[in-house]
Amino acid sequence: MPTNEKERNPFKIAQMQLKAACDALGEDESVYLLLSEPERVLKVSIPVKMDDGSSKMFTGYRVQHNDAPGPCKGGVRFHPNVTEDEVKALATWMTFKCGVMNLPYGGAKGGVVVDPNELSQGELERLARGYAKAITPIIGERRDIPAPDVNTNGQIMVWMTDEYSKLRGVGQTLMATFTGKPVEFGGCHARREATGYGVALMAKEAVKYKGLEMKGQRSVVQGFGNVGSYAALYLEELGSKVIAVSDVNCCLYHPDGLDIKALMKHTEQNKTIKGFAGAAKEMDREDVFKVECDIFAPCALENAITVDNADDIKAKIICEGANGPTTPAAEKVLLDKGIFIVPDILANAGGVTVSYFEWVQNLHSFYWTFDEVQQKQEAKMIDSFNQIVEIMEKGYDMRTAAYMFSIKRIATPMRLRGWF
Ligand SMILES: NC(=O)C1=CN([C@@H]2O[C@H](COP(=O)(O)OP(=O)(O)OC[C@H]3O[C@@H](n4cnc5c(N)ncnc54)[C@H](OP(=O)(O)O)[C@@H]3O)[C@@H](O)[C@H]2O)C=CC1
Ligand SMILES: O=C(O)CCC(=O)C(=O)O
Repeated sequence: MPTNEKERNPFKIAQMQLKAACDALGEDESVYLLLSEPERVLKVSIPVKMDDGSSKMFTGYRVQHNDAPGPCKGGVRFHPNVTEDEVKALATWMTFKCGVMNLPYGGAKGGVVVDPNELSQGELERLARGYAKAITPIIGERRDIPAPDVNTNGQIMVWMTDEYSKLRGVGQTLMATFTGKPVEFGGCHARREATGYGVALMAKEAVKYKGLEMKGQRSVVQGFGNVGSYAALYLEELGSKVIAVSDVNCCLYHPDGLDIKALMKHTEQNKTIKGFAGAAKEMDREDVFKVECDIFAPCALENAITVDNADDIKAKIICEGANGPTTPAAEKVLLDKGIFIVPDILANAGGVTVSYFEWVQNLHSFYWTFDEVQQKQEAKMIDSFNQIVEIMEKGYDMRTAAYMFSIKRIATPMRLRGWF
């Protein structure tokens, strides 16, 4: 099947996924109409003073997709390939992700077109503060709560909180406006681990659903950033062998399983998995799709699995840590091969779920332990998994089932508010 541009535009893909679920539900046409476009798209220009004395202008976005269930929620991405359509797609997926987890939020997402590797620490801080300032008019603990995503982290959330508090706090620190902060600064235990932990948990539930056990399963993880590294760590902890992982530079393979803790240490020091002494083979990064395995977890970016490589994947289960890693045409190939796909809006929902816990704790200034957080995350994710599987068993693929489950939670407040 040929690939085409439409299939790879993430926003068009998000609209297609929504349409399929609305049709399956027989929903009022207004529901699709209201959910197929974001409520608000803010485009900003951010001036940054560079270390050499020159000035540069960066483009950023904050997209608020829907706020019917509650304030908007979603991360901020710093990446050179950020586009308006990408941020619109990511914001749309956030609405349905929050619905899947029954969180009192709608969806949002932000992005800045930048390669942060090209900035000094000072330039990065000024960019983060400039972005926070630019989106200040539309965010807030009861309006829209940003968080980390690709190439952003706890430190960046602290700078943004500090900047926002200066502009809006009048002498107070407004802790609940950004989540994903370090534990030492209003953050929540287990948030850093949360998305990857959730990916591993969902893989384990899928394994169980297939009547198998985690022990002995062979996992492969594409991407070794926040999500991929913790997904690999917990896949290992839950009993599987992680036989391959990749990043932008290469793919590492070991048939007996890689030592993920050691690999995380290596990556912290070297900023890449390349050169890790504990691998049996270092291969091209695209080889990650060809490694025979039981669980494949794409944890990098959108459109990783396309019709060009879908046939190479020989896994029983795909658990989507990244947002939008599978194109619709590739998904058809995978489903035809009988692969069980845990969709992104469920598989990677651990991050926003623990962000919600952080927000709740910030609003009450009362903090939970690491174990308390993980137990609450696990209970919520397993509950959603089971409810979505029930819908799937009525004859739908799991992604459509997850959307069907979620749409009801968003359509009801829209209906009650009289939006249609
Ligand atoms: N952070 C979070 O809490 C959440 C993130 N997500 C999604 O998970 C995905 C990853 O996010 P996150 O881990 O935070 O981002 P990070 O920036 O921490 O990590 C991204 C990783 O992907 C790697 N990568 C990029 N392109 C490729 C490629 N072509 N092949 C292999 N590896 C690649 C990067 O490699 P390198 O470092 O070498 O550049 C890096 O290891 C994104 O889709 C994000 O939207 C979803 C839910 C929550
Ligand atoms: O933690 C959050 O609020 C959002 C995380 C996120 O951006 C995502 O789930 O894609």
